[in-house]
Amino acid sequence: MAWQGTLPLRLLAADYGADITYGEEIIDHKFIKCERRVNEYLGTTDFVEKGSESVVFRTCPEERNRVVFQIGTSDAIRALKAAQLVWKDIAAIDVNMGCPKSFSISGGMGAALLSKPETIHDILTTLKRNLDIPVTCKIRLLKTCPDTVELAKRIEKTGVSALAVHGRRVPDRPRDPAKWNEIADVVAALSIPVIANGDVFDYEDIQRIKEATGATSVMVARGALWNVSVFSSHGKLPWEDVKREYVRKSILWDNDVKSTKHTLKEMIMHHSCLELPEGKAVIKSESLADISRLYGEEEYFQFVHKTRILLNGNR
Ligand SMILES: Cc1cc2nc3c(=O)[nH]c(=O)nc-3n(C[C@H](O)[C@H](O)[C@H](O)COP(=O)(O)O)c2cc1C
Repeated sequence: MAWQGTLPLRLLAADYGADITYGEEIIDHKFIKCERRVNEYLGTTDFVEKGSESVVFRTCPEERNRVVFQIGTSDAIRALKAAQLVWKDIAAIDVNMGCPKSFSISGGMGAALLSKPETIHDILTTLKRNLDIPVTCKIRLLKTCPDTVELAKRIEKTGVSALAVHGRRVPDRPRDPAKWNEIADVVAALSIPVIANGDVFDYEDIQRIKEATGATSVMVARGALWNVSVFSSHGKLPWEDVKREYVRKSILWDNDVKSTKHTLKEMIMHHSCLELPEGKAVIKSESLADISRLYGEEEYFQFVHKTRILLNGNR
């Protein structure tokens, strides 16, 4: 998820039981301007925008076998160029064909691809031919169910390893119920694994959507953002506890403070209110040091920094 699907939330999701985690969608134009750097200080592999020092994608060996790098693209060659930078550090690459946002559509990316089967074919076969890792893609429902099934079959023929289906159409709002029955039609028509997505908010919903659709795998988005312990078979933990764990992981992996703030804001908006003092303080925070003070984690913040200096020398 954009802004939120960075390393701390992915690792936390895995701690709670997620088998596979997706990075936020990264646009190929941006990614091809990055260089790969091994960050020995943190124990991560960073993809850093040349000239700006901004970390566009951070991963670590711990998630190497389960992280899916999601790309936004409208062009096979550019997508391949971007994928070639990162494929050795990830488990799979996914092409986002479901994003309805105007920046995606106007760039011919995301849901704009749904009406361009030739471009889809070009992108997926190019990635598939040239990479030694699984290639997948994520779509939304088309106007009619037969249209969705036809497109899904064309996608299957490109040789992708799995297809994620978000059970909403492009104009649908997040509050509109996801159409699990239309995902079921795609599952019935394909032989490759279909990943069902939409309206999974509790651990029990995972089984419900599997039974309703016949899908082998399930993708959770907002449910994970609001309480990432949704993946735990023991039931959800209190969100305040999960939030604290998330803050600690953000500190540990030196997450971009903007990403940490976005994620905390989403949690607070869902469980509480941004207008209350906590929400206002998160909005005002400018650094992870501010966030650690806000959540009473200064000692942990200091400990992490001192330990890094001890292990790596004072850089
Ligand atoms: C804040 C936010 C960011 C998202 N970013 C992405 C993204 O980067 N890539 C993507 O494929 N979908 C993205 N989505 C869509 C979700 O992956 C998912 O398809 C949608 O929210 C439906 O699933 P849900 O009902 O479990 O939330 C995002 C959704 C939200 C709420």
